[in-house]
Amino acid sequence: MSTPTPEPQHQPSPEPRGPVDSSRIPRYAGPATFARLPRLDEVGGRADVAVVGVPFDTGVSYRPGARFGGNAIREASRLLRPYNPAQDASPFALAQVADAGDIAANPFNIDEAVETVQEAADGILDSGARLMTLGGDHTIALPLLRSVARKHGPVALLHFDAHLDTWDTYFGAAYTHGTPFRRAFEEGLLDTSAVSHVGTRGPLYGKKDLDEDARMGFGIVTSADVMRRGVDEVADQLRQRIGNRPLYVSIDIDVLDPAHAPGTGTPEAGGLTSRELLEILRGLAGCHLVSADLVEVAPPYDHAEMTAVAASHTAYELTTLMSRQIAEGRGGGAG
Ligand SMILES: N=C(N)NCCCC(=O)O
Ligand SMILES: [Zn+2]
Ligand SMILES: [Zn+2]
Repeated sequence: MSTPTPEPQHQPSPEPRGPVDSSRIPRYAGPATFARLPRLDEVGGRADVAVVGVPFDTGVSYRPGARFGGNAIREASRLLRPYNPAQDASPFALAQVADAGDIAANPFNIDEAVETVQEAADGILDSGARLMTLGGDHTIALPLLRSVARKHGPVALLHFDAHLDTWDTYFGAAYTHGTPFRRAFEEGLLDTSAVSHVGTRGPLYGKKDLDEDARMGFGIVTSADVMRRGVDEVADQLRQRIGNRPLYVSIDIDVLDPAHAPGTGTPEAGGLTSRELLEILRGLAGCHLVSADLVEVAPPYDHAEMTAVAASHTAYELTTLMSRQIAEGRGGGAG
């Protein structure tokens, strides 16, 4: 009888495959993936963070075009570099981040598209990866939250947006870009002890919008609050409220002032600067960020890639937060 060969106890974890080296291959060459990272299939289908596009904008109430957002962010992200000094981390060395391509959602049937997005997100989360989704309009936050809550239970939510997106219906439709967080609340996907909007501003349909939103448990840090109180105080307060709950971050690029992000479908004056948004995100270090989306980038209204550049840096900060946390969980250093 032969002795079976013992299974190796500790598979050495392969070094993450990072971006294409822009000192050897010009950064404008070749097809665009997020930050010039490998595609998911190039790393054996396994990643710690999967960046996925959702080219879908059938849920918008005003200007369409966010279906082109993901690819515009990928194009603008060619200029990102591998070391993030603001977080003192090399996100793509700390963990495997890969571009998982696009989810092909039906543009003519919102209900079906919502199911498709959830199924695709379930598959990615079940593989052990966290999601960094590039939208697409804000409708997609609902299936993404369904998927995340299926894995983690009700999640804390930080929602950066000019808008509340807790309205009930538009033209009788329940799934739109103005309604995802009301549906998420109704479905019990949110840990209502830690749900906040940040950057809210602009006209509403009536005061009852705010009353209903408050009844769902949302806190609001308005755009003017950020200006008056400053980013450090705001980030500290948010971090304290979130604690160690699993956190989902949803960023509608229209949280930025149209001067910083004109390429979006429902712009509102008086928004955050890109500097403020990036700094608040950096202040969330240490939170258990399980997944995030970045939506509403509509390139047809953009100029000089301003919006897409702001979005690419926003996604970079979010993936850095995730990578740092993954590395810390494995006992790694700051990188
Ligand atoms: N989620 C975004 N971007 N916009 C929601 C605006 C809904 C409305 O037109 O009232
Ligand atoms: Zn919005
Ligand atoms: Zn929104």
